[in-house]
Amino acid sequence: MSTQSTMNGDTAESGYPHVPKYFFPTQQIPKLSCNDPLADELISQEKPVVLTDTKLCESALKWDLDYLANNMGNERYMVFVSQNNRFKYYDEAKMKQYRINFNPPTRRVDMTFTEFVKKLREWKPGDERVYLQQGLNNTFGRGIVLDFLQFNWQWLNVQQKKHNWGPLTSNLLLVGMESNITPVHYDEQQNFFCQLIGKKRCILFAPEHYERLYPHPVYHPHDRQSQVDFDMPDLEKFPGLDQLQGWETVIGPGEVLYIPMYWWHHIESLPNLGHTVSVNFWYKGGPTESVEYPLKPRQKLAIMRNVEKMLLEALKDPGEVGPLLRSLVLGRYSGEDALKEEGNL
Ligand SMILES: O=C(O)CCC(=O)C(=O)O
Ligand SMILES: [Fe+2]
Repeated sequence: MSTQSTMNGDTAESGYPHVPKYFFPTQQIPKLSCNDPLADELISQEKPVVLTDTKLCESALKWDLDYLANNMGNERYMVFVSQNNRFKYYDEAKMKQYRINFNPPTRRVDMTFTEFVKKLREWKPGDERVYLQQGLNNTFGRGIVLDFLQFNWQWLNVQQKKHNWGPLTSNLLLVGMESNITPVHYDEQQNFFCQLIGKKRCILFAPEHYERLYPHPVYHPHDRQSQVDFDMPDLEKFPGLDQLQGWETVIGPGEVLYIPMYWWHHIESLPNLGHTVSVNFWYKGGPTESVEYPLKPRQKLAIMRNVEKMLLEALKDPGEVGPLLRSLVLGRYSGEDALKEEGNL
């Protein structure tokens, strides 16, 4: 699965063999000690940074497949099954809520960890791929719970206070096969993304790139996911892709990537390096800061989401949202000179 660099050319080299090349340029995300004042500054400014020495999940660096199989317990966990190496998230509730034509790109199959490991170990080209994505909870075995209690909560609590974040909402455990890809999307939470086993390449885009990544409408099961396929970018349909610029890094065991709220991210387990295990820490954003103008791109993004949601609530039918927005804008706000003519700009 290789892709050509089709635009702009200078895609940053990841330095790893067989890693797909995409069509946009990237810069490296800085890797810093958590004691470096610059790291704090970046987090305060909601910019991504890789922290190399937080010791956040030291007790979980031993969470390989055998350890997890022996310690997770016998519950069934959420596993996504895909015909290819892409695992594009979809919201099951939105799928039921609006009866729109939607073919889920993956299937969710709940299985025991032992069943999952068997599928992963016996996988051969042509087979369906699997990706376990399960929130940590108290049904997990005692060994896992004890490791969890030893996470560096002190450091986390200091961060949460310092950056004025809301509460921790969940920890997602991700166990994936090499080459699995989570396509580009954004989340509405702050994320300390902690790598435990194997390596992941993470490509991020600032919220300023909202329009250039063409998110699905908010009512759609793929809400918060980009419509753009990085392997086959359609420049005619999505002309803004031309201006896309990203940040990237490869993280390994013990490293923590801060993924700021509303930052787009694409995450791939590196090819040929075995399976990966990660755990994230999702925090609610802080209370709305005093509003200063001009608004930040991520504040505008939140406004756009709200307008879309309100329209849908009022109209009830997702099919009516687009036409209403078009008649609101076309010939009124669509011409570049619409406001200039009135002498307002
Ligand atoms: O690691 C992955 O595949 C996806 C993780 C992710 O999107 C997240 O933690 O928000
Ligand atoms: Fe995410």
